[in-house]
Amino acid sequence: MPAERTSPFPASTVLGYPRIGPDRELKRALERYWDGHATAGELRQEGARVRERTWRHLRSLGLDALPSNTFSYYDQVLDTAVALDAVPERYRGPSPLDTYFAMARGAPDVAPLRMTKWFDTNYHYIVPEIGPDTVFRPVPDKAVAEAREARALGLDTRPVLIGPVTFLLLAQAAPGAPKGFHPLDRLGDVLDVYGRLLAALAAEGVSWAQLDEPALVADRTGAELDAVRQAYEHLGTLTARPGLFVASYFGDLGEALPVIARTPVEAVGVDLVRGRTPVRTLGEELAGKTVVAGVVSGRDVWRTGRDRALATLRALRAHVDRVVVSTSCSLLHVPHSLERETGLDPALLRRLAFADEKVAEVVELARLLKAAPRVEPFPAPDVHGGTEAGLPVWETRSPYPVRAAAQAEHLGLPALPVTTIGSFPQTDELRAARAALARGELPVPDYEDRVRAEIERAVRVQERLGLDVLVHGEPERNDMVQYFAEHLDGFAVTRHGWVQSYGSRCTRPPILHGDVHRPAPITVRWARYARSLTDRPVKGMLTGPVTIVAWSFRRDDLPLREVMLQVADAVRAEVLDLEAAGVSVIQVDEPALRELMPLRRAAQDAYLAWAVAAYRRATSGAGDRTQIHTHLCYSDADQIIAAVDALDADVTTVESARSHGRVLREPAVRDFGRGLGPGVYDIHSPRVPAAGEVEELLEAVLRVLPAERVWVNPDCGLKTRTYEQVEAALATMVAATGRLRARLAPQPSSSSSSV
Ligand code: MET
Ligand SMILES: [Zn+2]
Repeated sequence: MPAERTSPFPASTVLGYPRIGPDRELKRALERYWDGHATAGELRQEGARVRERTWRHLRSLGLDALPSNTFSYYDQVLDTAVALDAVPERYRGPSPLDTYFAMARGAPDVAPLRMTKWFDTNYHYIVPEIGPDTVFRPVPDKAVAEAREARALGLDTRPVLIGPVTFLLLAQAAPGAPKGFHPLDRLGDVLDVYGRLLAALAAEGVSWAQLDEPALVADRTGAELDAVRQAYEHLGTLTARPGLFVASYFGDLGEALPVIARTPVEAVGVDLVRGRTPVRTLGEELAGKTVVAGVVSGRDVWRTGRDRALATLRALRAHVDRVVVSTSCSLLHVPHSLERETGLDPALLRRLAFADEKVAEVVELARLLKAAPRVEPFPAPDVHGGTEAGLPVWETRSPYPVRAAAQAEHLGLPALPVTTIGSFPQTDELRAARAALARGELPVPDYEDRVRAEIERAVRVQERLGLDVLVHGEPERNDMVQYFAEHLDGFAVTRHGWVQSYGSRCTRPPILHGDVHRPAPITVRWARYARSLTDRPVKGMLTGPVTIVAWSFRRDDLPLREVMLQVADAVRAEVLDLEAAGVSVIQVDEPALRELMPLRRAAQDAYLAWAVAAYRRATSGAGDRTQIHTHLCYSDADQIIAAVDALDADVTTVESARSHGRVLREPAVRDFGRGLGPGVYDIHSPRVPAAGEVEELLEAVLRVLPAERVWVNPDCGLKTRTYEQVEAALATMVAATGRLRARLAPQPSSSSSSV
């Protein structure tokens, strides 16, 4: 039996740890390497330093079992693809490191692999490409090297890989794969390679390996559950392998629980923070196994309720072989440490725990569990009570046709109005001024002069190029959520609370810790200033309640919906003040609408209903002639188009150019009854679109949407671009619109349907 030759799983562990470095050392090393200012050797040295520090640090905090192979130069899913040699031919080159970065970031002649959100987190992974002809081969180099590196420091580690089922479910079919092919069809071949990877790890003397299977917490088909069974039956019966620890996280195993329980794997990880499965059920199903109990949340920044966690652990221990105290998921999703957060209110500080503090909690809980008598466990209290109250309704605006008429009269816009999504380039001068302000070297009035100068520049450019609805350019914001968090009560912002978003990119999410109030207007003076510069309409620009909540660490002592409604009230007050200041177009962005969507379908409708309610609460105070816009970044709106429709915004702008107009193929989008602006150029690339391209996209839009509802705009905000790129691209957009308008104008022999 494998269980016999496997040493017992140590008493405490974490599923993963931040890898960007406490001072974002890895971020800087990566960017130096990409910019050609550092060698591959220097980058590798920094990587080794980050890993060594992590292992030594975790051990010094008292953690028993250390993970390895959780370090990454870009992304752990990409690392697993490399471990299987699932590298599309077009990326292969002489240097493995550059092949790796070409997949992640593209190379001069090849676009990168797609990137998308990691379940319902703000982390993004690289989507592997698997075809019927992909040749898999074990490449255990990285996992083995890390284990060996730790061993040289005197530390045993547990290598972590993405498990085979999750890996294949997250992969996409390679271009040219026959219709109906899914990467999961390759399970058999992939399992063979996983087996050989595990053998290589066993040969290295590794006693446990962790296979992450977060895909098991979403709804799975019977065939997918069969794949789980097949995978772990196969891997479990291999003889040359370490102990197998299958880690689930971000929710419940649900129907996958009995499936995984019946395979020969020795340890199963369960998320006891987000999971809803009663402890007794878990205990009964997993009797005879080691249960790695995720009682310390890896997704939020709050301290763990010690008594409740301990009660859960004890109840579980009454049923199963062995209980290991752990985090609910990798700590990748929280900042490193509170140690340097000297600016936070002490009362708030006492409620917080970042990665290091969470590791200390795991260690402490393991100690308490060991000391606690093995008596009849008291049942873990049910913490998931709460009733679904009815949805509040805010129907203060007239039906869309009435509003549309009022707005047409009030705004007097031409056909195919041209606008942008809000932000204009964040120039070097502006960034320098903001940094000087933060260091206390630039007085506030001087900084504000800088902001006004940027607003003026953006407005002048838009006037000169002939846009119809102008924006002020958002120069006062470093970030569309943080800016509002800084101006609302109930939020705190950290100094060093960086969390990896993708690659070297990190964000510093605000902490929503208390009741949210807006003490004073936030954006009104900037909107007013912009208006004073031009006769054209200037669009007020706000971030919506769902997005503010989604991109913050939020309190967990109130239901999410109530937190959202509080934020909605603050946004609503800002909408009303903008309107009173004469702003007649107001955009309330919700790029994160889809993000908090529960992983299980059964919970999705209720979530969307509340998200929609929050948005309407924020926007429905506006009068009929005030035009409400919203912006969502993605185009695969299919799953949420009903919700987008229910937002009841007068105009919705979405990304479209980047995905080659895919949004236009959605029937629900064609039937969308209000203003719609599918982006006509991709802002993610520095490339200035050719006139023909923009015109073609616009023609495609006009083939499926009636011209009177079409808006012309880029895919998203322009803040990451330069003025040079933006001016050229906007000029192209305006010119293309002009040509289309001329063709739309009533002519004796033609109609709009001939476009
Ligand atoms: C991620 S969506 C961004 C919307 C915001 N108004 C901007 O233009 O930057
Ligand atoms: Zn966007």
